Amino acid sequence: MTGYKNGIANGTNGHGGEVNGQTKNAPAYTAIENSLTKRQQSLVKDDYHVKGDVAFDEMNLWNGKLQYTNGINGTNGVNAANGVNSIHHNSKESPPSQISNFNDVMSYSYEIIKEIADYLLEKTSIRPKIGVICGSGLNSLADFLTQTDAFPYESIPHFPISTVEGHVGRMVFGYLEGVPVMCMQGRFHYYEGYPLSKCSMPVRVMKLVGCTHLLATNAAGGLNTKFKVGDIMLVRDHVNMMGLAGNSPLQGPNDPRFGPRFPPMTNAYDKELIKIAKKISVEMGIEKNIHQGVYTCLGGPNYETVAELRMLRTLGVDAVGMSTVHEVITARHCDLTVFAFSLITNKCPSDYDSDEDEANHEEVVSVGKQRQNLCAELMCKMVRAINESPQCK
Ligand SMILES: O=P(O)(O)O[C@H]1O[C@H](CO)[C@@H](O)[C@H]1O
Ligand SMILES: Nc1nc2[nH]cnc2c(=O)[nH]1
Repeated sequence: MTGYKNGIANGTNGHGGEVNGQTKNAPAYTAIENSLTKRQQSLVKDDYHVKGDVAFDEMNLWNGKLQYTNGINGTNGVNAANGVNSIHHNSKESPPSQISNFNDVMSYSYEIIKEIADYLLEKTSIRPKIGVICGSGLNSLADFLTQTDAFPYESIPHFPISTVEGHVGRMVFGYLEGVPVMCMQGRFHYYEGYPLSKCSMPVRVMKLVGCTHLLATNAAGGLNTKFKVGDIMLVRDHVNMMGLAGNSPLQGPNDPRFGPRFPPMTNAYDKELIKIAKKISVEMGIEKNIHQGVYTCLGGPNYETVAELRMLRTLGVDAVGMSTVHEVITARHCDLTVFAFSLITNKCPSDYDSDEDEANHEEVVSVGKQRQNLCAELMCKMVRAINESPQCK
C-alpha cells in the first residue's frame, strides 16, 4: 500500500496540493469551480467553511489554490480529491478505522467515473440529455429507443453487474421521440450487496456524459388505499429511511466537482415536471390511474411485515420499494433535475387477515410487463416535454 501521510498531494488530475508544506496552484480546479452552477458554487463555498469536512477541509478553493493539509494519496490509486481527513489519524499505513466502508466510499473517485463516461462517449456518437432508469419489469422501456448503442454492464469498465431478475443489465444509448437519452436497463440495489454509493454511481456517469435530467422508474408496493395495482404514482417526495438510519450514497469524502457536502433535498422532484406529467395523464385519458405521492426505499430484499407497513403509512408514505431514493439523492447532489414515477405492482396489506396475496417478485415483474406500454407512453411524452423545458436547452 502506498500509505498516506499528512499533506500528500494528488499528482494526477492537475490539482495542486500541499507537498512538504508548500502550496501549489490548482488551475484545473478553477475550471471545475467555474463549471458549477451559481447555486452549487454557493453551496460548495458554504461547505468549505464547514470544519471537519472529510475530503476538503483546510482547502483554499476560492483563491484558485488547493491546499490539503490532511490529504491522502493512496489506497486503490485514489488521489487527493478523495483524500480522507486524517486529523484524527495521522500518518498511518491503513485506512482510518472510523470509516468502516472505506474501500466502498473510495472506489468511485471522480476520475474513475470520468473514465467510465469517456469510455462510453468514445464508443457512441449519441450525446444524451436525459438519463432513464428502468424499474423491475420495466426493462422494455429501453426497447422504445431507436438508433441504439447498447453496452452490457460487464463490458463497461468498473461497472457492477445486475443480478436481479427483471433487470437486463445494459446501458442503452439511443433516441426517444428524437431526444438523445441513455437508459439503464437494470439498476443496482443495496440488497444485491452493493453499497449505496455504488448503486447510484451510474447517475454520476449520466452527469459526466452530459445529461441534465434523470427520469427514474420503479416498481413499488402501494400503501395508499386509493392506489390500485397497475396505477402510476408520480413521486412528489421521498422518506429516506436508510438515510435516517445513517446510510447515504453521499457518505464518505465529498468531491465538490460533483456537488456540495450538504445538498438540500427540499425540492428533490421537479414540481414543473410533475405538473406536466399530470397534464399528459389527462391527454392520455388515464388521470384516474395517476396519483402523486411519497415513496420510500427500504434495504430489502424481504418485503415488509404488516407492522412495518402500518408504520410507513403513519409516516405518510404512499408507496414502498427498494431503490430510487439513493439515485435521486445522487442526482440532486450533482444538480440533475429529477422526475420519477412508481408503477404500483402490488397492494400492501394493512392487517394480518388481508385477502391480498403476499408480495412476490414474479407478480411485480408480471405487472410491469402488463403495464409497460402505458409506462413507455408516459415516459416518451415526458422525455419530449423535458426536452422542450428551458433547463434542457
Ligand atoms: O425498484 P425496482 O428496481 O423497480 O424493483 C422493486 O421490485 C423489486 C422487488 O420485487 C425490488 O428490486 C424493488 O426495488
Ligand atoms: N419493499 C418493497 N418493494 C417492492 N417492490 C415492488 N413491490 C414492493 C413492495 O411491496 N415492497
